[in-house]
Amino acid sequence: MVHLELLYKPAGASRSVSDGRLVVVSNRVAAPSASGASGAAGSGAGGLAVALQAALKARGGIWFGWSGKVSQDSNAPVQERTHGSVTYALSDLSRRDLDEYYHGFANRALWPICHYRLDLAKPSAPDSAGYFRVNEFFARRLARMIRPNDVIWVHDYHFIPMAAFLRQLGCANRIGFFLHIPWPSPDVARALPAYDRILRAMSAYDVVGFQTEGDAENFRNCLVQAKAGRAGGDVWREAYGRRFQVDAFPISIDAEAFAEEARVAEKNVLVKRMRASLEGRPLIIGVDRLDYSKGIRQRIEAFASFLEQSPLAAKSRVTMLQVTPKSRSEVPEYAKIQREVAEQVGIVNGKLGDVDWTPLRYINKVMSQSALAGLYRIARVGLVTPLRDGMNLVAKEYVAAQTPDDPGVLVLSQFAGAAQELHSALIVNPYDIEATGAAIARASSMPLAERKERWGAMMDVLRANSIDNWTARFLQALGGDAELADSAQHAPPPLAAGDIGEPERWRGETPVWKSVGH
Ligand SMILES: O=P(O)(O)OC[C@H]1O[C@H](O[C@H]2O[C@H](CO)[C@@H](O)[C@H](O)[C@H]2O)[C@H](O)[C@@H](O)[C@@H]1O
Ligand SMILES: O=c1ccn([C@@H]2O[C@H](COP(=O)(O)OP(=O)(O)O)[C@@H](O)[C@H]2O)c(=O)[nH]1
Repeated sequence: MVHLELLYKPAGASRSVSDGRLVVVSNRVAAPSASGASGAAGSGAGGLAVALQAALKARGGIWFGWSGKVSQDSNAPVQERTHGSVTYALSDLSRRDLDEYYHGFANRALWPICHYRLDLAKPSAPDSAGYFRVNEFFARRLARMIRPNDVIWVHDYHFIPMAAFLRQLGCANRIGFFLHIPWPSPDVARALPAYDRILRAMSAYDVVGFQTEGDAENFRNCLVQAKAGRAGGDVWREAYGRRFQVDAFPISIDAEAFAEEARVAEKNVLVKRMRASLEGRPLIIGVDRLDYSKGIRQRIEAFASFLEQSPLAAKSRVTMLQVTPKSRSEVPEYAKIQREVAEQVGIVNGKLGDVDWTPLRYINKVMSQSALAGLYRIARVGLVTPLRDGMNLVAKEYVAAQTPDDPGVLVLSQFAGAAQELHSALIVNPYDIEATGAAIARASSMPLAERKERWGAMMDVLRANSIDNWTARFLQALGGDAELADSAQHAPPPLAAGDIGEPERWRGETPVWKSVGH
């Protein structure tokens, strides 16, 4: 295999890695529709999409990933669409690939284990094989598109082995990885199928980013326990023959823009309808994908406990709105939680409701960010009580959407990444139903001065770490000029055959780079 660096060593020592294009890789891609309208392939476009679009536009680049579609022909060419300086490059997946890679390994092994739900993990050999196969498939397609100075930023658990496969193809570019979900402690992480391959694969990046310092430290400890890594400073690690950075980069939102969205949304028709239907009753809001990690069942129990325990609740006929779009419905554990929550909502409303009062309004529709912003703003309490969550942007959005003169109160799980930053929320243990119910009661009757103080402190945090900061910090770590001088040293020889599995096919293969003639 020809080492890329030999072919593409920057001509001048002063040439910056940051001159290159940005290549973003993620399973979901917020690609504009053919007509040019902004959107996302199969998911709601939130602040993350906006931030990545902005970074891509600023330096030009590619957003690469799954099209959101299943196709009979898994060899259909990459669908490329260019808007200004950004090219969206999407690939369909076959039904089998999608089932093994996304529904299977990603969402029945990686997701539950990283969210500490070993009881829900369903590892399977075909799913593991499918996961690595699909990563290899995407890597080979991506390799044809990248140029030597490009900086590659891979997102999330779907694509952990991407850099390792790219390295095997001779790619010496700077490649960063950001994990949006938690990384568990070594005792739990060891339950991951293909654990050793996963650790090796993560070591093929130049920067490995996590949501919180706790996640980053867990990962560093995994390397130590696997006798794979040694510290080379606070954030530097050496493992499997490579030197790379392991750090926390807490994701955020554009709080000012979201606050403006919420102000404007007071006129949103849906928000007006909601407000009118409340007839002056206080509103509590929860917004989550229908996922067992979000603690929706425990939250509903806590709300019921609040209604039963608090004289204020019964008197004021508080209403809780739970906005819960269905998610990953083809995965059996998700189908189960969907049935369970629907049943639970019926039981609570049947028991506690009245002819003119439905305590819990439960909606499976996807709502626009604008409507959500308006709904957050009119809610006295925001309930964000996941059992485990990488960050939870809803917590941050709820805070940003509040009216400064009369803000609502955030009740936040200690197990959300956001709790590491939003200390002025009412922090709860979501497993403790009564305590969470009591926190809802406290939030509902909190005096204005305390609400303002808590809200102000949280807004300061959000202003200090905006989504643009997050993008800039990660990209600086990945390709900042300060790193440039020794970037060649960071570009290691490709991992040895066997490190990532099924290496035979790579041996002696003409590097894809040569054939595209950059
Ligand atoms: O793509 P889906 O399978 O439909 O799932 C939606 C996304 O869920 C996860 O979100 C995570 O990222 C958020 C932003 O960093 C974070 O706040 C949250 O805690 C995480 O759960 C998943 O990680 C994404 O890849 C999915 O697209
Ligand atoms: O009907 C909905 C429900 C949620 N969201 C958005 O989806 C994101 C959820 O992100 P979060 O980090 O809270 O959790 P995730 O679903 O990524 O695990 C937030 O930006 C929400 O505003 C949305 O646009 N419409």
